[in-house]
Amino acid sequence: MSKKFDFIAIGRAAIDLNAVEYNRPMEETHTFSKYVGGSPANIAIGAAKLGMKVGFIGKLSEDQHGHYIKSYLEDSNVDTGGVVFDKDGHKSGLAFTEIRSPEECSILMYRDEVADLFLTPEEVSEEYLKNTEALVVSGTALAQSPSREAILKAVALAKDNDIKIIFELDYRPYTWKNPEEVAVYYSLVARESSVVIGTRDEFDMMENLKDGNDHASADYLFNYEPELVIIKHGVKGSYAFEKNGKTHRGYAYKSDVLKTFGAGDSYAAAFITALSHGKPVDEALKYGSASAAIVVSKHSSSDAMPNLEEIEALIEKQSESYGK
Ligand SMILES: Nc1ncnc2c1ncn2[C@@H]1O[C@H](COP(=O)(O)OP(=O)(O)O)[C@@H](O)[C@H]1O
Ligand SMILES: O=C(O)C[C@@H](O)[C@H](O)C(=O)COP(=O)(O)O
Repeated sequence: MSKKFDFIAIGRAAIDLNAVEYNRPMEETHTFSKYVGGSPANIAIGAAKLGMKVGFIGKLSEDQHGHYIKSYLEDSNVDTGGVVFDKDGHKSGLAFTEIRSPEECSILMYRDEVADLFLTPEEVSEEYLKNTEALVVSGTALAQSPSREAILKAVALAKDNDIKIIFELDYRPYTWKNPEEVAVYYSLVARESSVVIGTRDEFDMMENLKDGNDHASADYLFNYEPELVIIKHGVKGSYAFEKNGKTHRGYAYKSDVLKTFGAGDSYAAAFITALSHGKPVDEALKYGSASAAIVVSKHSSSDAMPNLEEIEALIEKQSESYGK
């Protein structure tokens, strides 16, 4: 019998405040639009829009922002059975985005003492996790205790219950103390995961080196649990390495780019969905890339997530020029 959820995502759900005025620095931006944000929340919302059955585990502020995030997740068909509210006054994170040009974007994070990093191990329920085929772990949730321990508990429960772990490295510098800690905790979880997804820079953080090699990173992880390693290179595309030795290249689709953020989350949402629908890895890379190409042309990361028809139409439309 199939389980209630295709995957449960664990980590932060927060607020994005995206610059309404483009092509200017933050100092000259006066208006921002509010969206739900946070990489694992974006991935959950994107996959739910593609028809996946998705749940969420995370901690929100007990205030208007937290209530807004919870209802937006619910309206997006993401189950919030694993969501709790912070009783100690910690606030949900804010991410202000700056769009200087389509290529030059940055994010200013307000994440001091942020509610999502106060998720405790007691708040991760085995009963809830047992309902899922897979667990999507966001690396940022390993940055601080008690969230770190909550994630390690979820990972251990996933192992006990035969739940596949998909690790999205999702490195955000703001909340980490030093690179050594990143390398320790990223390696620990990556070794236990079936699928590891990240940018080249994020794999370098995990390996605590500079300018690492994709093949070497994948081969190292294949000594442990991983069966599939995805390494992303921005507009240059991405590579998928399978434990059986196969390598696939994913290419970016042409897009009328508005901003760069949101690419990774939309890519992960569609890639995971395609794999879960039984598509071969090279096809799944197309779904991920097409989804990202759509989201970078739009204003938000969560609200802008495409549906299956939009993704498939783009793949079809650019089939001749793909990879050229
Ligand atoms: N400017 C762009 N135009 C079209 N697709 C893009 C663009 N930037 C990224 N992508 C797609 O999104 C994927 C993930 O982007 P990347 O920047 O590597 O990840 P992240 O957003 O996590 O840093 C890429 O592999 C590519 O397919
Ligand atoms: O992850 C966050 O906390 C911020 C996101 O909500 C924001 O939309 C973003 O940066 C997404 O970018 P991506 O990780 O490159 O997809």
